[in-house]
Amino acid sequence: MDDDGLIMNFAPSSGRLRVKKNIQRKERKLAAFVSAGGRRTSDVREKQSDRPVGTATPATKVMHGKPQVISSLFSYNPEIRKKDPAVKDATKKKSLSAPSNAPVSDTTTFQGIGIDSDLVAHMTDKLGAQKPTQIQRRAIPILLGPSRRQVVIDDIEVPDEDVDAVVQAETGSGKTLTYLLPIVNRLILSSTTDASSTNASSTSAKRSVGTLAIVLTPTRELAQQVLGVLQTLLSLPPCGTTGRRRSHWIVPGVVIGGDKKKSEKARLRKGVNVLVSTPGRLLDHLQNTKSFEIENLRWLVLDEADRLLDLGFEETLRSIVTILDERTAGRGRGTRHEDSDLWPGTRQTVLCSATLREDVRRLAGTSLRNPVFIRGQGEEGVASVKRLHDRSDTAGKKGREDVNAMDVDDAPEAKFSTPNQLKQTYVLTPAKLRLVALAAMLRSCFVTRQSGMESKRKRWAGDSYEEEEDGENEEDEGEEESPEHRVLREVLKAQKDEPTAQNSNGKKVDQPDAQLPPKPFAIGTVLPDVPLYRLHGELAQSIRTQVYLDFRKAATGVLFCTDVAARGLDLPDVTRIIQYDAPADLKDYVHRVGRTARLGRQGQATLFLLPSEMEYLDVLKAQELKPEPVKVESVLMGLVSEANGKDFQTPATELQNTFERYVLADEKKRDEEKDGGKGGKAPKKRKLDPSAEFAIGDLSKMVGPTTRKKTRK
Ligand SMILES: Nc1ncnc2c1ncn2[C@@H]1O[C@H](COP(=O)(O)OP(=O)(O)OP(=O)(O)O)[C@@H](O)[C@H]1O
Repeated sequence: MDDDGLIMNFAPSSGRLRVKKNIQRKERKLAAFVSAGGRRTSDVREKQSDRPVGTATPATKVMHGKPQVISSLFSYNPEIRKKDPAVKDATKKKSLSAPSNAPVSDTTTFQGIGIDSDLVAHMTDKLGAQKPTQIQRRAIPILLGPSRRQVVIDDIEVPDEDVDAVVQAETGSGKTLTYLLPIVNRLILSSTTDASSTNASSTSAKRSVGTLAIVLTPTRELAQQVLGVLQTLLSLPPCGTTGRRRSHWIVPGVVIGGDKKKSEKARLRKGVNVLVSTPGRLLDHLQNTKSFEIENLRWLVLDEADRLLDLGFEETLRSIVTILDERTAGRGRGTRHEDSDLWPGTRQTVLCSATLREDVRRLAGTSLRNPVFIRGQGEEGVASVKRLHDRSDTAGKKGREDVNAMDVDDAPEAKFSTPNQLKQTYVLTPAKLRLVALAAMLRSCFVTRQSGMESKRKRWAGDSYEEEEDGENEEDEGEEESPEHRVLREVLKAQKDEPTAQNSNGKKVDQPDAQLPPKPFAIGTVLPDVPLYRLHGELAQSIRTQVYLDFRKAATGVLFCTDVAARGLDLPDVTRIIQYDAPADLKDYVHRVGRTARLGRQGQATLFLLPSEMEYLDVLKAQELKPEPVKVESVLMGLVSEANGKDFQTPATELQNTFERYVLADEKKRDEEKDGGKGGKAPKKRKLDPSAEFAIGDLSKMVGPTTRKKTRK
């Protein structure tokens, strides 16, 4: 994707109900107006208080027995300017600081923080990673534990023994490599023999040693992505530059819901040494797959750990940790011939997320021992690497309970942090203008570019970003497929072989004919030639994977998505996030906007708010998140063509009418189909759903095929 990539976020209804304790009062209000159904259609939902006294709702006439909506978009609107104190500051442009999630600019190197030279060379070649980011610089030496050699970090206190760790760093700061590199480095070194002598640390381990490391992720897409990075790291050539030889036994793998369970079992039986999984499926295998060997487990990583703690995951997680504790209990270093002194003696647990705060306290009690807290932000490395408690560890369950009791007040408190270089804005818009405002914003993202007003684009080039004129360095046609892509395609193939799959709720769904790879579609004249994609939990898994892959690879496009795409997904060239609904949980805000401005790149994020949602800004402000206002009128100018001059009302009204006509026509068509023209039972009236799906449905239906799965009858 180049810089024309956008992601739209639509809050799933369940997400609206989660309210953070520390901002309870304000978020309760927020949840109240959100759940009050105060959105989104142009007519009935507008709050009475938003209208000037004495005015009526916009017209909904009944003609020929059918409702006919006549939009009056620009009358009866709340007086936004009076309501929004920030609008008067709109002209003051905030200057953005230097990127906060980019690789470091000092002399630190990956080798300098303890990564093997062959692995560094390989990583630079395959991933373009030359210098570590701040979180990698701080965390990798600690996670390498006693296996590290020649670490040159003078401002961080590195414990001598292996410790559990909580890793918190901004979105797009390279947390995946932060936790994967130490594991891979230790596994690779343990299977490396020097040319001249036998490496004392090398192990006779082979694939059948079973699972040594488990990485848990909340979504299947993220699991697949992590697997891709893992595959890339492990594709290190067997002979190093210094004549060292490596035995190739380390097998990575993935088990996720929606994938073929039988083949997963077979793979686990043969041995998956580094396993990436979603919680439900992992628990299923732990309980039901007898040949799943985890006795030698050394690493447990919880990626997006705070999400894994959310309702629905927490119990599963506790059960997983209990089973792992039971099945690895009593194992001591050296009890099995596969052991290596380069691996942790007992299981090391690592928690990662951009938004770890209070949540870590609960989880630390159940799954961490004597953890260190490592932050990617902040000036002082040492201060950011904080021991949650300094008592020496007592292994085993008892020790963990003690930790729970004594740690809770020691975890560093920090505000949510987003990348410095991310430009955040909000648009305060009446409900009835939202859809046209969205269309206008999307249009201005693409159409102005096509007309040459924005001809620059950005591309990752080693450890710096070079601005390139359009035309130079075009996406290579027929470019060699990346290892990540290859892995994901394999996963996808396995999914397609499966006759039935599960949706995100674990329910079986059909893999119907509509499950063919979805074709992107375009919004006729509003967004000419712009491919649109959609990603949400109601799609069958094969579609989800395909959409993810296609959007990653597409040169341009818009992804309409729910929070299923909010966490962890690395879509490196996405330049704008539009949140059509405000998330009730601020963590989600941070993760959603974090799909852009990754690894030092620029990015923009815009939040749509109703006039009645103004207090959301206070909630953001409390976290020092201060998006700048953008007037809805300037957004609507995106619909204006030269012929219209400055009149945005005419094209906006025309577009809204087109949307509404479509909805009415569609309803009529559906009624006829259901009725079958035989005077059967009166069809159910379809509500004009004001939610995101309504919006997507409108836009997509106007222009082409949709990608929604058929629901099982
Ligand atoms: N040191 C580095 N140099 C260059 N690229 C890097 C480096 N570290 C990571 N990357 C790349 O940066 C991108 C973002 O990394 P990653 O997805 O791990 O971020 P993250 O911190 O986990 O983000 P999120 O919180 O959104 O999950 C990836 O494409 C990754 O390959």
